[in-house]
Amino acid sequence: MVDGQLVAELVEKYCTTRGYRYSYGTAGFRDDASRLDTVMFATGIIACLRSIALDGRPVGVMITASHNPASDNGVKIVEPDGSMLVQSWESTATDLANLLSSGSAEAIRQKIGQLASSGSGVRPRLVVGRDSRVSGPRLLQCLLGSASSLFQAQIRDYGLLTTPQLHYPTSRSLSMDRSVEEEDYFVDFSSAWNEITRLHDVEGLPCAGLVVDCANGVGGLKIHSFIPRCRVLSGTTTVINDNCSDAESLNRGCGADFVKTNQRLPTGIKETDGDSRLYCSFDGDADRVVFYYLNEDSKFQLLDGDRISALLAYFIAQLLEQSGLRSVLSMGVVQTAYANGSSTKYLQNQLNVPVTCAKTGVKHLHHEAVSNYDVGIYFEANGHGTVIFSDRFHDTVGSQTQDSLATKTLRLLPQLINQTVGDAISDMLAVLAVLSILKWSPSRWGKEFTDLPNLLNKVIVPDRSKFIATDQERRLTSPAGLQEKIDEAVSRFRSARSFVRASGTEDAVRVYAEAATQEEANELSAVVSRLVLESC
Ligand SMILES: CC(=O)N[C@H]1[C@@H](OP(=O)(O)O)O[C@H](CO)[C@@H](O)[C@@H]1O
Ligand SMILES: [Mg+2]
Repeated sequence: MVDGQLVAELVEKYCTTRGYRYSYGTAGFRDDASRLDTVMFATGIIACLRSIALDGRPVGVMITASHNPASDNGVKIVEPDGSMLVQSWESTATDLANLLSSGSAEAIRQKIGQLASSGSGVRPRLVVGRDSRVSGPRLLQCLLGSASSLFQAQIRDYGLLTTPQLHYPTSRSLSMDRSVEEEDYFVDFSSAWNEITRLHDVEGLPCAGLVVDCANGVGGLKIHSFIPRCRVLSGTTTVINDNCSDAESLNRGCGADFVKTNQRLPTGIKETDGDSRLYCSFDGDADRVVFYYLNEDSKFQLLDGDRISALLAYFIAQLLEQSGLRSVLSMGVVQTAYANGSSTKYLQNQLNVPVTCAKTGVKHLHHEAVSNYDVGIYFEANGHGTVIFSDRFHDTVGSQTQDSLATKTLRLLPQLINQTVGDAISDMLAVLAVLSILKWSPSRWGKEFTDLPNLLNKVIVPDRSKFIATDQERRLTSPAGLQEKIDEAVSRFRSARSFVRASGTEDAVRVYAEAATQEEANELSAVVSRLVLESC
């Protein structure tokens, strides 16, 4: 029985944002931090109910707004196996947040009573972490306001963590006979790195050094604890933009999103630095990474998520071939519509690897990868992704009698590459290991294919919910007639493709255009953006 008086008091205290509409979107709830207290209170309830529905297994809650500005924040719920909250619960989360926002005390009391009664007897368990945003501690209190006071949940607060670090204890808590510590994460991934590089006698990187841009986010804090444990890297790595105590500098002029969107170097690196180092940028919560280098003319060259997919597919296909398993185990790549057309062609035509297109948001890519392949490689173009190895992969590779270098390497890869979620640190290690083993310089990696020139534009419209997409978000069904006009525009450009979809994380419509030349891509983007505005 839920105490109506207590509910009323808690709602009064914690749900101060009223009359605002929330939506559990591509990456959970995300908004200006000042508007999130109600959502955090709702999330405490939903996370507890999810844990109760799963017999008290630990559910993760990560407080972050990733690459968004420092004044934003957000929250996402993680399943006990480390994957994202099951989609069927997203609408429950949205409905509850909006009910709390409505402020109607009796309806709230009834709803919470109804939801809470379903789990009588089971004590929920939560695993909580947050990025470096200043609003994090305050929002955590709103979460605890419902999780502790209403559900007496057992809560392990890990404090500052990267998003993938939060997924780690969430998914390991049950399989360990002791509590999972942050140290376990560091030990696991650094050991895998040390083992695979020793196996291949790697004594140096195939470039003059590594520079890691941490977006002034929580990754900056963690990388300093991590790199000293890694052979080869400890002497060759420079960390920049690692000041996560300067709240305002988070993602400002730096980080994976800035580098990918603006196609330029972050603050702290100058083109005149021109050298043969490899650079990479994490985003604010260190779950995505993009790489880049300066070519012989000191010009910026991006190696994004499509390139990471291509590199890993090339390498793993080679290992499967060498182990005689290429026809035994299935391997495929999952991309979104934002993948550069050249990368799709390269994978299909050069590497003979099947490619599937999924809707934007890693939860969709993850699902496709797990459902379709023994080795499912997925990356969004912006650098968010990982490689998932199936049980069949583990059984088959584990039972190989001949213990070749390729087979040993295949066994180590699932330890090096985070198996629950995209992870900037783990993905960085995977890329560095592959480049080192292949002895590929950054420019050699970049030569595998040439990107089609492209442009990603944002258009602000009065109501983005009018833009309804189908076919993995490559075509619009609404507003009526707009898709036909886009098709007509695309047909006027060479090697062109363009699509429009409403963003799930920002109040905007995104327009993607690619074509044979940058001028044509820019022009196509302008034409389609105009069509979008005209349709409103
Ligand atoms: C084009 C693009 O980069 N979209 C991003 C962005 O989603 P939107 O729904 O497009 O706003 O944020 C998501 C969450 O971080 C990320 O998964 C996705 O790739
Ligand atoms: Mg992120």
